[in-house]
Amino acid sequence: MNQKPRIREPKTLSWANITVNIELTERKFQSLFGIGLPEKETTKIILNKVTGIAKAQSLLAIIGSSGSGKTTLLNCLTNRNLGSLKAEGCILVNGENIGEDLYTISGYVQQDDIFNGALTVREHLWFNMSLKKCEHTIIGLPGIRKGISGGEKKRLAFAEKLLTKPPIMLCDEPTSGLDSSAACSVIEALRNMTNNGHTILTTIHQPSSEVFAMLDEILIMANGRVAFMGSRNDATKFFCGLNYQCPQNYNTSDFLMNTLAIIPGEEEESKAKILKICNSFEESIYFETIKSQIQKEVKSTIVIPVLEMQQLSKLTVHSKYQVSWWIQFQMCLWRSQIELMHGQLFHVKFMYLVVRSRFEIYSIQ
Ligand SMILES: Nc1ncnc2c1ncn2[C@@H]1O[C@H](COP(=O)(O)OP(=O)(O)OP(=O)(O)O)[C@@H](O)[C@H]1O
Repeated sequence: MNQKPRIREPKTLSWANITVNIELTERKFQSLFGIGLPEKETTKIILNKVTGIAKAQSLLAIIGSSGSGKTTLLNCLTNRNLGSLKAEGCILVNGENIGEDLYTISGYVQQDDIFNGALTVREHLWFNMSLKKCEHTIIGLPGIRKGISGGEKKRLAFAEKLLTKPPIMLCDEPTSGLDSSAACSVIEALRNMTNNGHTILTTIHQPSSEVFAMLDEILIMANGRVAFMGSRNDATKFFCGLNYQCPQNYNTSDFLMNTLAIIPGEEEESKAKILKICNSFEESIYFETIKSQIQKEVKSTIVIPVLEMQQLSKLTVHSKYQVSWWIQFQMCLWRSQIELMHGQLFHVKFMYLVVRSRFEIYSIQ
């Protein structure tokens, strides 16, 4: 971890008109058994023409209330976990549509990045490569075996992804479940990564005032649309211009989240308010700036809105591992052995194997 390899070619990630839908089937009528009744197909729009840019060697924080579409946006940008969602839009790296090659240049730390709780940190990382930090501590299993802390787990997830030195890193909710100081140290770590050439996109559900003060560029999502994108100071100016002035001594991010929240019982009014704010943003100078930044990146003379729509969900998913199946098999075998050795019931399992083997030998004789 002391070594800080620089990324040789920093990358700017930009996206335009990302739209995601899902077809839902609803029964028209309710019945006791629900059989043979006509069904109604409805389309739910999850992301609606989302456009933005994460500049090379910078940290972009995507904030928004629960269900606003943050994770879906990251999934689209990495073409992962889309399942039955229909996604379209345009994704560019340094102004070029690189399609499936995005896998090779990006790392995605997901919200529930899964660790094998029975391994030590060293073994876990050696599974990918090797690393030194807290190397002999067991990672742990929540409620079963105490291991490294939540903050350390999050940093380990980054460290694992960083081993392959991806120029673009996407992190989903890296600060969730952490106290304010641990959350700040995670954001500080992400900012440091930008100094080494990484371009970082991270979602943050509801940043504390300390975390919010550390963010330079923010993208605020609301009900599947972009409510604002730009600097923190410009966000305050934009919302003030719409008569949403944050009271003094109030956390700005809380104020913005409350302004854009869908309040239970007032769904229609809340959605109408969000619609107005998002439309105002699309007509603002801030959105013009974003569009011209993307346009500057584009290598051709084609203007963004007429760039060919890329059917994201049709891309084939490549194996994320860059080694042959034989190496993968050996590594999995090694991991299973270690798991067995570290497992709490190792002695029981071992005795069972010995007894069973002896029993089988006797029965053959
Ligand atoms: N596969 C799916 N099928 C149906 N609805 C979906 C699907 N994926 C996402 N959604 C809906 O899309 C909306 C956005 O979800 P998403 O997970 O992107 O929100 P989020 O902003 O990341 O929320 P959180 O902060 O709670 O993680 C939610 O209303 C969610 O229920």
